Amino acid sequence: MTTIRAEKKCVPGYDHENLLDIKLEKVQGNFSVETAFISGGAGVTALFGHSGAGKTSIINMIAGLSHPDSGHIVVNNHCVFDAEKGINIPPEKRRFGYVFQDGRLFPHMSVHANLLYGMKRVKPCYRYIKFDQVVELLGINHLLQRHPATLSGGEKQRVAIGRSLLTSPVLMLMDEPLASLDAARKNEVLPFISRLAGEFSVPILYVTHSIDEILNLADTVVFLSEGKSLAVGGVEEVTSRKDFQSLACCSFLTE
Ligand SMILES: Nc1ncnc2c1ncn2[C@@H]1O[C@H](COP(=O)(O)OP(=O)(O)OP(=O)(O)O)[C@@H](O)[C@H]1O
Repeated sequence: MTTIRAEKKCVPGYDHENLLDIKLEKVQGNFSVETAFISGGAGVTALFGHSGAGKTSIINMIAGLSHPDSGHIVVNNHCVFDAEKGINIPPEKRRFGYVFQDGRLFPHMSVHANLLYGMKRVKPCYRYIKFDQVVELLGINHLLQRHPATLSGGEKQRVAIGRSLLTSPVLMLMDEPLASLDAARKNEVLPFISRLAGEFSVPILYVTHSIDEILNLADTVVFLSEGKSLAVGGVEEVTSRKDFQSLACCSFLTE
């Protein structure tokens, strides 16, 4: 399997040559993941592919929620998984934030308590993101005393992003965080996501099958098909490929 490499882009404090060095092989039922890419990873790296291309399988392996058969996962020169070397850091020790499609807030806790939940579990020496900064960036100050059941879909996702960010992650993983929102709510949340990578310098690996989200958010695109990474590079470079365009055209029809 050949590893494909994206051009580098700088993030202060990070090794931008190899911010994300991913090689994964896994057979699950009739489906095989065989992907290998290296990305500077600064800003938002979008994992793009049609439904069933293997996006969630890949992000779950990176998060440590499922186990690759072989390969390695290296983030900012820190290896969290290497099958050959027997390295497999458990998910809670990888220091990756994960935002799911449906937010998964704790329903019995206020927004304030949800936000503090992850933060309290991080050693103070690792905390580089402050509560007030996150609340301001996401515009959720007026929601702090409310409970998730009283929030709109867009508000829930902003709180879910805040909760994840407050764990001061070295990488944010987002699996179609806008998929459950209508167009108006998507447009409400999108600008917050694009500000995250810039204001906190936290790299984001963002799963999507939406061309709009790629054009609005992505700095780098990893183009997947049938479990394989076909291309990695800047938005213009990848979206101008013929195979990407024929797939994106079909995605428009199914969105
Ligand atoms: N645990 C599993 N066992 C067997 N097959 C699986 C398992 N998990 C996923 N698959 C299969 O792997 C393929 C890729 O699934 P995956 O959810 O990673 O795709 P995806 O690109 O995220 O799709 P979507 O955009 O629809 O969420 C699918 O064919 C799915 O049925």
